[in-house]
Order: sequence, then C-alpha cells, then structure tokens
Amino acid sequence: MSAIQSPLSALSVEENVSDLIHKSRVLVVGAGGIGCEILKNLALSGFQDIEIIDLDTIDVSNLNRQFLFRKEHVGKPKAVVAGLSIKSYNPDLKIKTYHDSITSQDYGVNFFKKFNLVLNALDNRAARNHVNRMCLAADVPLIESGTSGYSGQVELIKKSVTQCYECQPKPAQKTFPGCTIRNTPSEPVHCIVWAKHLFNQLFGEDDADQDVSPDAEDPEAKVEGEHSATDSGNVKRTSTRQWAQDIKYEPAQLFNKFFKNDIEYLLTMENLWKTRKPPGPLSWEEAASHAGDTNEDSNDVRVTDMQVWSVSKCAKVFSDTIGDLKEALSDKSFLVWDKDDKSAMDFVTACANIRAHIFSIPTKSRFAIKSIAGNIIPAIATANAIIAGLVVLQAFRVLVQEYEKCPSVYLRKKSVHSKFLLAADKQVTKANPTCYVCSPQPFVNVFVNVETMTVKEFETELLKKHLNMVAPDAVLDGKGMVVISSEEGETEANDNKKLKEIGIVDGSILKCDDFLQNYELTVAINHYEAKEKDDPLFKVVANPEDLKAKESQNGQEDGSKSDKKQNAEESDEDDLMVVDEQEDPQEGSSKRRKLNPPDERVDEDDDLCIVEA
Ligand SMILES: Nc1ncnc2c1ncn2[C@@H]1O[C@H](COP(=O)(O)OP(=O)(O)OP(=O)(O)O)[C@@H](O)[C@H]1O
Ligand SMILES: [Zn+2]
Repeated sequence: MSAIQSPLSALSVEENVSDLIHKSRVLVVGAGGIGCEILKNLALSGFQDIEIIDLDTIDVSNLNRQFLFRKEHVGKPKAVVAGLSIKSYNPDLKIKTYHDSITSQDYGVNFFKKFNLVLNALDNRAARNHVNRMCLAADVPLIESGTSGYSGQVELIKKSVTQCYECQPKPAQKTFPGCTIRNTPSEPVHCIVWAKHLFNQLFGEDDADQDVSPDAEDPEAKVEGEHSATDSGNVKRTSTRQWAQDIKYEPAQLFNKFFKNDIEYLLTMENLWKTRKPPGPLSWEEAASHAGDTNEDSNDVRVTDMQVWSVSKCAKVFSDTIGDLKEALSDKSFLVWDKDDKSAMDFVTACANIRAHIFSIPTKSRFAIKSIAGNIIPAIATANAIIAGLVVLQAFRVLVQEYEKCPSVYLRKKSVHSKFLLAADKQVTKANPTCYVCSPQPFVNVFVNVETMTVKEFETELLKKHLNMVAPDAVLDGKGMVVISSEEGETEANDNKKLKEIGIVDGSILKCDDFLQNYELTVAINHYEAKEKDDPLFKVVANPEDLKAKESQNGQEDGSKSDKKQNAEESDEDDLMVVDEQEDPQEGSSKRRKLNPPDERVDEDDDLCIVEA
C-alpha cells in the first residue's frame, strides 16, 4: 500500500504503520463530540478492531455535532449506535460496544491490557483520572484529548516516558464564598448559584453547605465588641425542607419567606449595607402584580428562552414549577437538579431573577441563566474535528512506538485573521517525580482535622472525591489495622468515628490502595485546624517542596508571583512551537517556525498554523 499523506504534512503513514493499524486493537472511551470524530477517523484510516464504551444515551442536543447519530437514535446508547454507524463505512470492521461507565469494576487491568492503545474522549476529570490510572497499571499508551469552546488539547500518556494526567495539579472549579451567596450577591452568577441551592434545599439531597438563608456569622456583618448572633440568625436554618413540607409547598408562603422575610432579616445586619445598596424585600402580592409586564405568554420556547422575564412572570413560574416539582418528588426521596429538566431550569431562572431584582442586579434570559447554571461552554464542532484528527495522527506514531515524537498539541482561538492556531510543546513532558499517581512510590501529605473528621468523610471526600479512588482500602501503618475496607460491611463500625478515635493522629501513616486501579498510595496525616470560615475541610500536598514554596510566598507582598511560578510560565512559552502548517491561501507558502510569545502573535499570520474553520 502506498503511503497515506496526512493532513498535516510532517507525517506520512508508512507501510509498517499501515500494517500495525490493521492489527491493533483500540479502545475509545466516550462517544460524544470528540469520540464520534475519532471513531470516524479510525474507521477511515484502516483500524479494524475497535471497542467503544460510553455510559450515556443519545440526546437530541447531541445531534448538531455528534454526526454518527440521527434523530431516530435519540434515547439509544451512544456506544452501540456509534459502533453501528462506523460499521457502515466498513463492514469488515470488528466492533465491540459497551453501554457502561469505564469506572465500573468490570473493566479491570486485564480488560485494559487487551488493547494496543486507548483513546480518551471524555468530558469529566473523574473518569479521565481513572483511565489514566488503569492505563498506567496495564502499561498501555493513552491519548488524552479535550476541547473547551475554541480551545483543545491532545496529550500522550505513556508509563515511564511522559507525564501522566495527574502529574500536575488541576485548578479547582470556581466557587463563591458562602456569605456572598447568602447575604451580599453582586453579580447574576451569585443569584443563580443561590437559586440552585434553593432547589436543593426544597427538593434535592440535603447539603448543609448549600444553606440559602441569611448568614448571621458573616464576619462583615458583625458589630465590633458584639458576639455573633448564631442563635437568633440563620432563619429556619436547619429545616427548610421540613417546613416546606409542613406548609405543603404553598407558593405564596415560600415566596414570602425567601424573598421578603429573609431579606428583611438581612436588612437588620446593618454593617453589610454601609457601602452597598440595600436589597428591597418583595412580597408575593407585590411580585404577582408587579408593574411593567409585557405580553410574554408566548408558547414558543425560542421566544421565552431569549426573553428576560418580568418579575410577575417569574412569580408565576415560581408558583407553577413548585407544583410540578412537588409532584415529581412525591415518589422519590429527592430530585437531582438538571439543566435539561424544564421545571428545574424554569424554577432556577425565576428564583435567580427575583433575587437579582431584589438586589438591583441585572436580570437575565432563561438561555443565559442555563449556560451559567449548567457551566456550559458551547461545543464547537470544528474544534472537536481538529482535535480528533490530531489524536489519530498521534495514534499512528504511538503504534510505531515513536513516543518521543508525540509532544502535547494545543488548539487555541486566534482572534484576528484566522479562527484557530495549533501549537505543540517542543518535546514530551516528563513525569513529575513527586506525582502521587505515577511516581515509583506514590506518597501524599494530607492535612485534616483528626478530631472532627469522620472515617466515612475521609473515605468519601478525600480518598474517593479528591484522590479519585474507586474502592479504597486503608491500613494504619505500624499497627496493621484495617480502618477502611472495600469489602462491604467489613469496617462499617468505623464509619462515624472520628479519625483520632481509631488512632489516626498527627504523624500517622496510612497505606491506602485501590485494587481495581492497581494503585497504592502512602498517606501521611497532618493535623490541621481551619482558621477562617471558608478554609477548606482538608488539604492535599503531594510534594513537600510545595509547602516550602507556599511558606516563602506568604512572605511576599500581596499579588506578587513567586519567582518559581514566573520562571515556569516563561519557560512554558519558550517550549511552544508551531506544529506544522498548511498553506495559507493568502500567503501561498508553507513554513515551519518557532512561535513568538503570545502578545506578538496576533499580527504575524505567516507564523501560524492555520486551519480553516
Ligand atoms: N465514566 C464514563 N464512562 C464512559 N463514558 C463516559 C464516562 N463519563 C463520560 N462519558 C461520556 O463521554 C462523552 C463526552 O462527550 P461530550 O463531551 O461531547 O459530552 P456530551 O454529554 O455528549 O455533550 P454535552 O455535555 O455537551 O451535552 C459523553 O458521551 C459521556 O457519556
Ligand atoms: Zn503522574
């Protein structure tokens, strides 16, 4: 077979690669936006043995970009339909599909070992972390990819050659201080977060961190020399749900509590309003007959979605959706908020806008609120296609074990003359020697309050949610005592005990492991007491050097970066180069050059790798 010329001219598929393509078995994890593109590329470039796993079914909103699916497939499993669609390109394709989560215990290390290559096309960190660990354990190369709007990235992960997905800590999701949400919102997003919390208080799973009532503990509200108003404040703090049930979710009463009484209580916290505009309490009667209404009773969802609802429309929607949600709750113990559930989304739109009106914050359309509430960054089909193309080009190199030729590649939005810019690291990034996942002896320092944290919290919040273990076991070093077991019921008696009560104290060492992930981690316990109200429940520090860096950083003036960080940023940029380029239709030439620093890039078109959108 003659060489296949790749879209990016640097790479051509030679005879031996094409042979390997035919023989290799590939696993694609996720059949969404990027997954569909990857699957099409695999099928068309000659791969013959493909397995696909996806836990989801096809939603109508997927059809605009997940082109392996059609209208008649809505509701069917993505993996199955994607498999059937690519088989139509090539009936000789051997396809196996799984409508399941890759984190299920059914897909252990032996499952992963069957593959020559794993390609991730996921949309969440937890699943990515898990596949990362499984591929390290099975020593199978993994190509990780993702897009966010116009940006994207492709990264090879190969044990002992490159860094792993968890080598560098990822930034935490943006959160807002509780006092801002409960007492002093100043932006629409604060009202939207509050409205989602209100949904959960009334209909969702109980979560003490999502209280919506005024927070009398707010340090800003305290008058000097006065003790906190803990008892008198926090109106109906503990039993919002119970109270709502007692009054049979009567809309006017609920409305008056959240939008009138609680706001009146906030006004008594005078310190808060010395430099801010005070909120204006709103009663049910006032809202229902609020002036300034327009004719909004359109049934066309395109109209109601883009309109900014008036106060009286919000009050009506509040009342209607409470009825619907109450009914939905009748045969369940709680509801889960979902942006695509009409009543849940309408409820949040109405409540967020009423609160915004009360605090003189601009109100927003349902469409705008949905994208903020659902953390939606629009998916760009072209970005997915570019990234999926790069994934398969990297796959060719991986098959011939040219790992060193697979540095990470980035897609960025270029604003002036072209839509996209491709750049790559100069070389593959080596593993972080203190990574708590891929280093030879994974180790982590954990800072927890051993007097207040329970064993169950340690297991759920720290080992599972933060350190991403699926079914952890933990043994107290030195004593050999099993404190957490993945065997059901074996250590249940420990669940509600504080760490200290079972001998986990400052200086203790826990040997934790996850059998499924074939992952062992030594955890050093440090006793830590949160000082500020918004301090985290615990801290995890993989590299003891990070602690030193923080200490010296504390000595610096506010806002200054540590030298270490600045150097890192500079050298990051230095490491960037243009991957390759196609002919610019205007320039008609093809060059390969090092990329200039970001600020200089904008006007230098001939330095860019342009991909037509
Ligand atoms: N643990 C998992 N196991 C298997 N598949 C997963 C897992 N987690 C996520 N996925 C799948 O990864 C895919 C990611 O695709 P994508 O980012 O396009 O998301 P989407 O859900 O299709 O679209 P959107 O979120 O924009 O509505 C989804 O199809 C999702 O079902
Ligand atoms: Zn690592």
